[in-house]
Amino acid sequence: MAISYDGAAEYSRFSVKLHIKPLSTLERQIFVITTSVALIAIVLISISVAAIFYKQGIENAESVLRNKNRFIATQIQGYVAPLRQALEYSSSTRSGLNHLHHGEPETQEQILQLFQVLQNTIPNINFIFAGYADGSLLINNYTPPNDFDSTIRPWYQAALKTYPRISDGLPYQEIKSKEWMVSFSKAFTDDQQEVLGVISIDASMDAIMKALATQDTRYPTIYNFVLDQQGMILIHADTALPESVHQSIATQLSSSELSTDKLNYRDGDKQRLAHYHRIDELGWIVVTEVDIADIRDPIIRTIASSLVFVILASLMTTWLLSLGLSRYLITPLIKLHKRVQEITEGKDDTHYRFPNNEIGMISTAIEKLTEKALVQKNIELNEKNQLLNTLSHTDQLTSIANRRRMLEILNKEISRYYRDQQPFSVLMFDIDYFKRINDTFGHEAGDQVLIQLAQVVKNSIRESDTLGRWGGEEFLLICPGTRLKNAEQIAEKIFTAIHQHSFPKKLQITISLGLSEFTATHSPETLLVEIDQKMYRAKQAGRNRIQI
Ligand SMILES: Nc1nc2c(ncn2[C@@H]2O[C@H](COP(=O)(O)OP(=O)(O)OP(=O)(O)O)[C@@H](O)[C@H]2O)c(=O)[nH]1
Repeated sequence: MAISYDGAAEYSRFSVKLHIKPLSTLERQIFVITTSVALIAIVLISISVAAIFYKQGIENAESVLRNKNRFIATQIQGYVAPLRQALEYSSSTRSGLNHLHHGEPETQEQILQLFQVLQNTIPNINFIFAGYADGSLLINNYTPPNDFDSTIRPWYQAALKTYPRISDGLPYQEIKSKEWMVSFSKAFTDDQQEVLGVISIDASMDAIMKALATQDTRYPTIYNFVLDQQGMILIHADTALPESVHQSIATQLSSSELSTDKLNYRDGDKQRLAHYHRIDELGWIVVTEVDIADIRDPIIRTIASSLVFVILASLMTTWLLSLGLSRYLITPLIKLHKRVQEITEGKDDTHYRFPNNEIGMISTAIEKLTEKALVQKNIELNEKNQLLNTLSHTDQLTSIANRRRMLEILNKEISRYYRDQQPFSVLMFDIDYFKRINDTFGHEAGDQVLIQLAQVVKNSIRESDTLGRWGGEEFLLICPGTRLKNAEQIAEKIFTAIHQHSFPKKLQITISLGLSEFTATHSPETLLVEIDQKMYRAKQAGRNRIQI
């Protein structure tokens, strides 16, 4: 992205230009593959993570609920255990009390003393008292009214109902102090199993209320309460519980014999999860319930944040993967493509560094291969050019220089003449009666004569001299650094060589030759015309001769 400041127009105006590099085909394909893989991975991971989190979250919440419920039940049991022991003890013969004689002052004193001791030992006891079948009441620091009748009191009735067990814990509110109390009572009999009376203990429910009121920071809707065997709410913290709660719990509890279990029920528009623990000796059922939304919402929040993290991590991975692949795979390939293009276009100025991996190795190999192929092509081209050059300057039949080449050499020698003042001479000769040879022995034989004559002449001249075929049976010889006199000698040498050579069909070959030394008065054309005329004169003069 490039940000440019358009200061000339307005100080406050900025123009932002986005330069997004178009993706290459390979980059697009890799991006599509990695993104698809990432998306599939995200979906699969999301489902798994969500399932694991949800299961674990529900299990955790259930375990919290179960432990809390058990803890409260244990606290209640621990609280009432000494009270119950005190009841058992004081109503049994182990106490040494003889309740048959409860009317006698001495026995009354013994009973009240024991009550006092128990009250002192167990501070939770608010009141401990005994009621007798005759309606009398024995209690410390209290004088009952004259018309008081123990046998009609609820605690007395409750004990009779559950005899020989201790009565179920009976909560009630103290009229004066408004304090919540719980009452336990136990009936005792004489030897004939006749009920003699009931001992009852009243204790403050403060500790139980406190245990029930414990909250949990993780699950704010956790609520504890105590039900009786019929599913009626006995004790709960100060908030009112709707009737529907115990109705639905009661239905489920009556169908379960388990001492502890979980419950699921609806409370209006809310779904609740609960754990219960039966305390049989008290006839109580401790219930700990929670609003399921209280469990589900944090789990869903955790799942959502985990998913956001997973999605971000996956997209980050995809991005990094694309970046890595781009750097080590695509970019070298794009560079290689560019490099090969450059090489084939003949540009060789850019050099790329390829990565140190298989792609890099392939890239280097391809680059070398392309270069090698190009070098090879250049060599072949040079060879062909050379061949073309040779062919364009060579006479095909005799393999000596052709007319074009001879003209080039002539011009070169003329230049050298003017530049270095180097003399040179030119000789032109023509085979005598060559037509006859063709006519008599055929064209093939004529060709052989031309080939052999070219060789014979070539062998008798210097390396620096150039022999060329001027056309038909005419030859031209250019001799650099040669004055006319020397040229004459060369001509004679040629004559001797031709004369000595045995041509096919025992042919006696002769030539007519004209020669000149180049002078400043000559042009290439006038020189050639001059020699041609000399050669013509030699022919005219009877052939087989040199015309100077
Ligand atoms: N075999 C062969 N014959 C050629 C070639 N080029 C030209 N000729 C022949 O050379 C002959 C030249 O004939 P003329 O120009 O009449 O000359 P001449 O027969 O040599 O007679 P003078 O030059 O007057 O002695 C012609 O018959 C051409 O066809 C060639 O490459 N091969």
